[in-house]
Amino acid sequence: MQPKLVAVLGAGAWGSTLANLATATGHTVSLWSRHLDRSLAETVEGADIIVSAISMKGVRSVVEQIQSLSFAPETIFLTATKGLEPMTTLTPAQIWQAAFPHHPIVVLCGPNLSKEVQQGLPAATVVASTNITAAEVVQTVFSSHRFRVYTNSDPIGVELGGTIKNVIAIAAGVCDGLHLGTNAKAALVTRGLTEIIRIGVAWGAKIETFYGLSGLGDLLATCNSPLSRNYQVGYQLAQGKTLAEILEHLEGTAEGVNTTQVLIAKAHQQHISVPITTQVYRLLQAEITPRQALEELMLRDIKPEYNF
Ligand SMILES: NC(=O)C1=CN([C@@H]2O[C@H](COP(=O)(O)OP(=O)(O)OC[C@H]3O[C@@H](n4cnc5c(N)ncnc54)[C@H](OP(=O)(O)O)[C@@H]3O)[C@@H](O)[C@H]2O)C=CC1
Ligand SMILES: O=C(CO)COP(=O)(O)O
Repeated sequence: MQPKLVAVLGAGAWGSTLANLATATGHTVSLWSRHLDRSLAETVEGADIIVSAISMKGVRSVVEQIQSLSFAPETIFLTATKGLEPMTTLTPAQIWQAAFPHHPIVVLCGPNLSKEVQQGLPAATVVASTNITAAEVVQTVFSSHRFRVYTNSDPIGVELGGTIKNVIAIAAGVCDGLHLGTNAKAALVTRGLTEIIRIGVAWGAKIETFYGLSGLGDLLATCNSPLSRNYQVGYQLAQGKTLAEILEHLEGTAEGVNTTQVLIAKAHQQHISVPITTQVYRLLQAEITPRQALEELMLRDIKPEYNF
């Protein structure tokens, strides 16, 4: 493949890492953040792939800033944000697709703790799109001996897997912070996956996507690593800190905090049962203590294992 021109928007932990990955495979990369000198228009000019690694709170404003620019029809938009927009409950890919309806939109999600990827440790991810040719271009650009990229044709499933797992990662942090043991953690993560599947399928995703890298894979990574900011939020809540104290010192973005709120609103509207998310929500609102959240989960009505 000819070297591609890749514009990466967002120079945070993940944007910088993705920029390094594409540079390492021989592509020309321009990185943008609102603190750098280069303008957004200059950064994206002539780009073959525009990568968004902006945290959820900034996606809409960045989309609006570049919507007035013109791009070659084959320009690919790649979104790596894991979040949901509060007002609309849209996913980042849905926001990009609505703004650029004639361009291929590709989603990148997987078990990718940026610090490990930055260190050159091996990792795998998924790039998903309804335009499989575009997904294959992205796959080629980012694949290397240390970063294995799979394609997938279920972008909503891949995006929701990476997004909703952040809520379960908060719960997993609480579980470890309370020293509840390995059995409890296994139960939480497994029931968390059931909850992700229940929501994801209701929102149009394919069930099997959640057993892949962006569902189960990302759950395993973030529910077991202190490198995960979402896990850190839960862990520190269990130690008695307030959410405000935790966020003040947290390095980077914990998207699960906002995602929990959006999920609760939408799940209630659609009558989807989300017991773990409900307890995470009440904990984040400081309505209950971590121990009370645990009690609530353990004392729910008994039921069959599979009730998607
Ligand atoms: N870190 C990781 O391990 C991974 C993260 N992700 C996802 O990637 C996304 C970014 O995460 P991460 O890089 O870690 O987060 P960071 O907090 O490190 O970076 C966030 C980036 O978004 C930018 N941003 C936020 N608001 C705006 C705005 N209004 N306008 C322009 N830019 C804005 C920030 O710019 P500024 O610096 O100017 O504030 C920064 O570049 C999240 O959705 C996360 O879930 C996905 C996989 C792995
Ligand atoms: O999504 C991630 C790894 O795949 C990063 O997790 P955190 O946002 O919780 O740090």
